[in-house]
Amino acid sequence: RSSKKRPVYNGPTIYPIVGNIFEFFINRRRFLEWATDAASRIPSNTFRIQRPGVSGFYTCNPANVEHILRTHFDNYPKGQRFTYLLHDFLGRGIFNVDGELWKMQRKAASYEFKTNSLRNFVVETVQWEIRNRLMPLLCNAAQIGDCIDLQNVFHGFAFDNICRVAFGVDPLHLRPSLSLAQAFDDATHISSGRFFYTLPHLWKLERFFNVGSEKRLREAILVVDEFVMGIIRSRRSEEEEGRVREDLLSRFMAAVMANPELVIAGCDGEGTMADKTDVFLRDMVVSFIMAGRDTTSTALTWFFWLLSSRPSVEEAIRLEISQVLKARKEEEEEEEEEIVLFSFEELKSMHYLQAALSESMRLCPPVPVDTKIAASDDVLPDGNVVRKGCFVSYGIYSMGRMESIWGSDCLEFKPERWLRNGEFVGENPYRYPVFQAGPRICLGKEMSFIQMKSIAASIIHRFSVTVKTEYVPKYTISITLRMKGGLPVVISRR
Ligand code: HEM
Repeated sequence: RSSKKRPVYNGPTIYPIVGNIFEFFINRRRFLEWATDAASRIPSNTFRIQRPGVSGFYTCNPANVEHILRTHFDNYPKGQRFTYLLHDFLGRGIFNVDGELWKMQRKAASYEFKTNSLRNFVVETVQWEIRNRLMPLLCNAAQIGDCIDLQNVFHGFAFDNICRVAFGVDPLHLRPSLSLAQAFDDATHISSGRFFYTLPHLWKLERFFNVGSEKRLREAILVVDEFVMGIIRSRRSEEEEGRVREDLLSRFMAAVMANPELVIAGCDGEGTMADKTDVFLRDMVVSFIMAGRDTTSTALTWFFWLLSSRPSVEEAIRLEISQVLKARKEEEEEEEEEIVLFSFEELKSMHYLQAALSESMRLCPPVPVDTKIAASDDVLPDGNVVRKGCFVSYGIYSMGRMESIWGSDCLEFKPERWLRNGEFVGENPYRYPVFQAGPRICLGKEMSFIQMKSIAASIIHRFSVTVKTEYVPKYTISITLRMKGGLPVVISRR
């Protein structure tokens, strides 16, 4: 048949009333592959998704992404549907609000995130965690020789680390530590699972009757609230005694004291101003824990899996680390330490490692899809007409695999594509929106690279990580791209 007669593919077929619900349902467990395949077959890299009550676009087109994230930012908030689904858990924290309330929190948090004192505090916290938790755990695993789940290790590390950064406390030293980590896990996954119901409102019935996953969600939120509110209360008494801390909670407390209008806008329930302040602080801090917890651990898990099939990349990272250590020795004549920790400047100089991590997140981004809602009718740069209330999702995972963006070798893991004369060169964030882009770009990008580079460099320098050769990981559909069943590895000392 002549190619002229072949029908043009415009994405999954949309039927009256049901839309493409059947295709969506059949592919719900492999949503990312399905969406990537559909988008890559359309010249605009954008297709329509329609289910009863929900309609919108899935796009992998950088011009569309820039349109919604920057040039028409005000027309594409997260929207009520998103914020409503996560409200029970995140309240009105920065991650879950739009408009003025978001702007105020963003301003206060951005200021704190730019300070050198916070950066130093983060570096110290990560170093403490590596020395006292990660290295002993991995040394022990290497001695015993058993298989361990590396995702679980990173997950625990990230949770402890973000709790120390957020509250200055070590959750392992607190009695309810295990149930707290589990509660955060349940609250995150059950809340985000609300997005993936084939019948979008079914979860409300479960919530109404307090059964199934919604019952577990309620219990999990109670555990989180009890923990966070307890810390806020004890922090108040500390402050009265004049003790000053460096963590996020103290910084946010100071910001809220200086700007009471933040609380007035952020908490409209009953209660005294002090109660409202506590609830608002709880929401702010929980948003940060949620944003900073799963993301870095997920990124590191996929990174080590990709690395396991690329000995040449691992060797290049080792070479870079040994150069950094050599420069250190020349300067300070330091003796070889059992546990090697890296300063901020040293981490900054590791261009190849930065490239390898960025490349790994291109193929396996910690946040695979992000969604905005159109506040009014609009036309996307590729000509698609968006009606008020429709969603526009941009596929971060799919964009990393688009030939139109990365060329014919888009499926290959090649850190070199990020290097020019040995120096790391970042990509346009609308072609690589792994940390989002525009006014709402991730606030923890620098913090996450400090954490990921420190951990990766410390492990690669000291250990060999072996993944079973035949292991083909799958992902779970959630806000983050978690590896289903974890990453089983054997650790050995080098
Ligand atoms: C590899 C690690 C990370 C990745 C890939 C990442 C990615 C993202 C993405 C895609 C968003 C946008 C989400 C949305 O609006 O729906 C975001 C927002 C955010 N991230 Fe990260 N993140 C990472 C680590 C962190 C860390 C360590 C923190 C700090 C604790 C953090 C704090 C935030 C905050 C506060 C926001 C909300 C910003 C706003 O709405 O103005 N992130 N991040």
